[in-house]
Amino acid sequence: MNSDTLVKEAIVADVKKIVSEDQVVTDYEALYDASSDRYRKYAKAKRVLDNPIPTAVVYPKNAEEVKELLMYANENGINVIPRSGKTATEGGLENWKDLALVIDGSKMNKIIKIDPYNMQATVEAGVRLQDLEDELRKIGYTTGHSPQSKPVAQYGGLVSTRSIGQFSTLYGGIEDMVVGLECVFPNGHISRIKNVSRRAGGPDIRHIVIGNEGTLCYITEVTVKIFKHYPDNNKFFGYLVNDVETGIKVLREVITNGYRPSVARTYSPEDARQHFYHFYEDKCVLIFMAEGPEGIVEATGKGIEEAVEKFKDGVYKQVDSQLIANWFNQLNWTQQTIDDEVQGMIDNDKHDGYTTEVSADWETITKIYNNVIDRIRNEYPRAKDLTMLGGHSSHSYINGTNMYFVYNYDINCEPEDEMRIYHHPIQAIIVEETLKLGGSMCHHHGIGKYRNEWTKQEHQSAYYMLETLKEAFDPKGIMNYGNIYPVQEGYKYQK
Ligand SMILES: Cc1cc2nc3c(=O)[nH]c(=O)nc-3n(C[C@H](O)[C@H](O)[C@H](O)COP(=O)(O)OP(=O)(O)OC[C@H]3O[C@@H](n4cnc5c(N)ncnc54)[C@H](O)[C@@H]3O)c2cc1C
Repeated sequence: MNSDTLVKEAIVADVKKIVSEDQVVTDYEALYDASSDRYRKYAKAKRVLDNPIPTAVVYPKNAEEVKELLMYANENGINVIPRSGKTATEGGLENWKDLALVIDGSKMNKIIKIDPYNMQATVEAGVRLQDLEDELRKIGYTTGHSPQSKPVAQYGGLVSTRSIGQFSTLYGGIEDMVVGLECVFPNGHISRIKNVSRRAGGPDIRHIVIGNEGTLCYITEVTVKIFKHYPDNNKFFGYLVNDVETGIKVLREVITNGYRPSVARTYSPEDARQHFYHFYEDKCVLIFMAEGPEGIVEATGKGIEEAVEKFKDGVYKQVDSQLIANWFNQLNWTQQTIDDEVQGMIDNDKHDGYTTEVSADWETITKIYNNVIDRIRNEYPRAKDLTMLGGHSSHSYINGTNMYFVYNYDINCEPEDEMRIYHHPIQAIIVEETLKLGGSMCHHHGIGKYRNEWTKQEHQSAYYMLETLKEAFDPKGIMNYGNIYPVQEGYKYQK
């Protein structure tokens, strides 16, 4: 038995003294699964991952156990990867250290309190979003949060990645929903941020935790706002438009006039083909959903129609709203969908697909879109292998919107080379063009481990603040090594 194995066995024995034996998993399949996330899904499915597997996956049952585990890891310099629903897309769960504990919060899954009078709900961080949503729907309320991963993602991950849902134009992103929370730092300190409607008690410390991607602290409890739900009033609108620019102009008109449809999206024709092949007619697709009390829905609908009328020269035609309603009903991914995709890759696929989501102001977003598409088509050496290249804007704000680039390709190389030959160069073009024009390289998936090479460019002089947070809260650097913050050791996996 070599010394590495002895060290790992000693760690597992120690951890079993902190929690009970049945809370510690060390079988090879579980560790292989825990060594990465959906970022390198093809290499993972083909079993050619080259990064270390973690030492153990641990399932704490409460904040006290999380505290003991973090203190142990901190004292012994062991990497900690916080884990929730495992839907991370940017390498946030990938392990780059020989000694690592994956701390999985999914056994902390109690809905602690639903408080309709004060319009908030408190959950342990391992509660699945779908489970809280189902409970709220029974009493006429909603979380307002609906990422496509809703059936699987849990609150720890949702908060930690600054996730956003399909109805964000009305309800906001997770950062607009979190009222208070509890989190544990590597030195064992437990902080509780209290639940108040607003305060001016110094900087908003929730934002140190929201989006930390497991690099500063472990989230154990979350309180979120809840909303009254009026599903019977929902109205859908769909149009075919001539180009992305017109679609974005209509979105801008609706939002800047003060309307808040819950859904406001424009798809490029290539992306529209994936979603609306039965009616898109080679055009861009523009969709809206209005929800809320009847009067608001009616006014929002009128606002949408007025905006469409203003840009009618670029609008090809309106489509049956039922087509849009039907599409929404099958949009979310379940665990089964995720598993089926992986199985497809194991069985036969030599094909993969990715997304890179960026944001910018209204003026810039179309320029970014055009520059990116142009560069990928003309500069990328494997452009002939692309089976799809396009994008959509799906989250809009008073001062701008996002662009969700989508690209699929045939894999004509060994599985271990896929990311270097295909995904990385395409993602690099998207990030470069976005940063060059002043946008943000990551609208909602987080930085993870595969966009950290651009973190300093993303934040520029404000990187000082990000770096100082890491030094203050995680001085020994045990929290999710390689996430957000660039590290030399990561380069071999990235390029
Ligand atoms: C099919 C699919 C659709 C998606 N759609 C969307 C979408 O519409 N909108 C969107 O925003 N995202 C989307 N995502 C991305 C992903 O679902 C989100 O990032 C989600 O918030 C991750 O939650 P999770 O519970 O799965 O977290 P995990 O994947 O387990 O972890 C994500 C990150 O959070 C950290 N983390 C996890 N738990 C904790 C904790 N308790 N404390 C501290 N850090 C923690 C992890 O270390 C990791 O870096 C999608 C992903 C998939 C696979």
